[in-house]
Amino acid sequence: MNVSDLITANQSLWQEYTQHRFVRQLGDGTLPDSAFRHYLIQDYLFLKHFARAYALAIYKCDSFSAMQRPLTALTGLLEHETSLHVAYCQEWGISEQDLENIEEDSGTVAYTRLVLDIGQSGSLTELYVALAPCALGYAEIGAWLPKQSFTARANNPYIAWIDMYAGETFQQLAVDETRSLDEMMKEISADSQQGRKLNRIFRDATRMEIAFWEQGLNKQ
Ligand SMILES: Cc1ncc(CO)c(N)n1
Repeated sequence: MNVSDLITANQSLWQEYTQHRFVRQLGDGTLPDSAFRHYLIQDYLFLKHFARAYALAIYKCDSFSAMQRPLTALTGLLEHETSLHVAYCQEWGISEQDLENIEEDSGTVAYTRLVLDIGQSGSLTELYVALAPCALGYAEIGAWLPKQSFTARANNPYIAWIDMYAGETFQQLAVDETRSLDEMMKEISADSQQGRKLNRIFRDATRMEIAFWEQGLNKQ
């Protein structure tokens, strides 16, 4: 099996995640300011736990060459996405100190601890599958939004966010992640016990992404 099988098997949930109302409203610029702020702050906590999960993936590798993949993802997350995130928060009047004092919302706890738990109790492949909807979904959103007729570039307060995920660095991260996951899953058949378990993990993480958008919308 491969990544594309996971997406196809969960097509309607995947679409609900990547074409969510929150995403469309980022595109046309109508997302309420309060929803976006809540999302941004919670996403900072999310990224911190995701960095821990990539570090756990490094720990689980049994060769230097295997360690290189999660290390590249972790470096990208720390040096690219998180620093852009902090700068972006500052533009929105949210300081690094504010970010350190926030209370974690329940959807943030649920998603990040689910992934860390899969990482602790499962195989490296299971951890990679739990991490996959994050980078792959946002890369798809970054590629999809600029092509939609409802997406506005002028006077859209969210255009920098879209540009970050549409940008080459993030797109490449998703390509690399897909390639390594495809390689890791190539001997596994989709209807084996292991294949079904991977599908369940992918599905659960995708459901958590939808809940993460909803968490933002519920705070407006
Ligand atoms: C909730 C969530 N999912 C995925 C990404 C992409 O890294 C992100 N920043 N936040």
